[in-house]
Parts: sequence; C-alpha cells; structure tokens
Amino acid sequence: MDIEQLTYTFPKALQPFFKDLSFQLPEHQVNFLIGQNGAGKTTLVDILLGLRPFKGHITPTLTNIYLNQQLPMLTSIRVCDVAVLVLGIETGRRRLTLADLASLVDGPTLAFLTPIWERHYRELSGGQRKLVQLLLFLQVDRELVVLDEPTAMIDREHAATLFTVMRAHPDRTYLMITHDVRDLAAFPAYQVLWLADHQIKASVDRATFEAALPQSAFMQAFQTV
Ligand SMILES: Nc1ncnc2c1ncn2[C@@H]1O[C@H](COP(=O)(O)OP(=O)(O)OP(=O)(O)O)[C@@H](O)[C@H]1O
Repeated sequence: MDIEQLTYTFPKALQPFFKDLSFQLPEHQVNFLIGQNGAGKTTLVDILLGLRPFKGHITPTLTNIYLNQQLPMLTSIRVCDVAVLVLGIETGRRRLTLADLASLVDGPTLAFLTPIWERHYRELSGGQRKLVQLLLFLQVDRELVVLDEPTAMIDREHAATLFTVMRAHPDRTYLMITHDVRDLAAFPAYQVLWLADHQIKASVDRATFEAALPQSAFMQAFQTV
C-alpha cells in the first residue's frame, strides 16, 4: 500500500495532527507500528481504514478487518456462541457444532477452541477471552488485517498461537500495533514503522532492525514504547 501526502486534522483542531505523511506498507507481510502512548498509532490506523476523513492518497483500497483493543462481549454466552457471532456473519449459520468448526477454521484455532467449546465465556481468563476473539476474527478473510496491541494481556504461549494463525495466511497484509519487541521474532519478514513527533520517523525491514545498534535512536525508541 502506498500512503502519499496524508494530512489529518482532528475535528475542531486548528493544526493538523499528521501533515504530509508518506510511507509504504508492503503487502503480504507483517508491518509493525510502534510509538509511545499518544503518538497517534490508533488515529493513523483509523485513517488507513477509512474511518477518519483525510487529505492525501492511499492505494490500493484493500478489504479489511480491524481487531481493536477493546473487544466487548456479553459474558453470559459460551465460546460456541462467540464463534457463531463472529463466523455466523460470514457463513450465514446460526448454529455451529465442533464438526462445523473443523471445516471453517485452521488447525491451531480448532485445537485451541475444542477443549473450551462449551465453556462459559465468563469462566475464561482475560487472556483466553482475548485469544478466542482474535483467533475467530482471523478466520474472516480480508486482504488487510489490522491488530491493535493483540499481545497485550496474553502470555507468550497464547501469543505463539496467535502468530501461528497469522503465519498460516501469508497472503494477507498485516498491520500490528505493538509495544512488545518480542513479537517481531515470530515472523520471517516484516517492516517496523516508528511513529513519533507526528511523523514516520523510521521504517526498517527485519535485516536492518536486527543489525541496528542498541544505542541507535530507533532501538532506544523501542525501549521506551
Ligand atoms: N478528537 C480528538 N481531538 C484532539 N486530539 C485527539 C482527539 N482524539 C485523540 N486525540 C489525541 O491524539 C493523540 C493520539 O491518540 P492515539 O489514540 O492515536 O494514540 P496512540 O499512539 O494509539 O496511543 P496508545 O499507545 O496510548 O494507544 C493523543 O494525544 C490524543 O489525546
């Protein structure tokens, strides 16, 4: 995706928050977006998804899905009901059995959901609840998948399951906001975009990232996000 001369002003603000940002999101790989709290990561993502009016050009327009930080869900329902809520929209089904699920989702997702299929959602831990939703939404096929801090609140084992499912769909373009440098190692290729001072301060690929000296401005920035 090419983002050219993107300018965005919050409603009622006098000055633009982003002015003439230009950068690229390579397709069919993972793009990490890093930056301190308040740097504008969520705002930028909203713009890229067409949720906020902006000036500039973003091409091409990709079908997308946005997995944001707050994933509200009634707690009186079971895991199988959550699956119907997410996958029922795509498949038109109002009921799903485990056998149905096996034909709709990938192996790691099936393995994670099978033992908890009949469990009440409220009985799961916060991290388990988050992973249930993330994995189910990742079964919905879209060209651009945006994840806002998916690994916050989940342990490394659950994060590994999430990454396995993401890697199972290498045709997708991922844009992931993260504050955790450990997330990067899960992917063979990626780009890291560093947002600071209302600009994309750096965009580096895996080789450049791994070769960066610990005292470089970019690596110092990652320590503080
Ligand atoms: N409607 C608004 N008008 C003016 N400023 C706003 C508005 N909404 C958000 N902001 C400001 O824009 C900045 C960027 O917010 P944003 O939520 O995009 O940051 P972020 O990088 O996603 O932060 P975090 O890591 O905490 O999630 C913040 O300083 C926020 O206060």
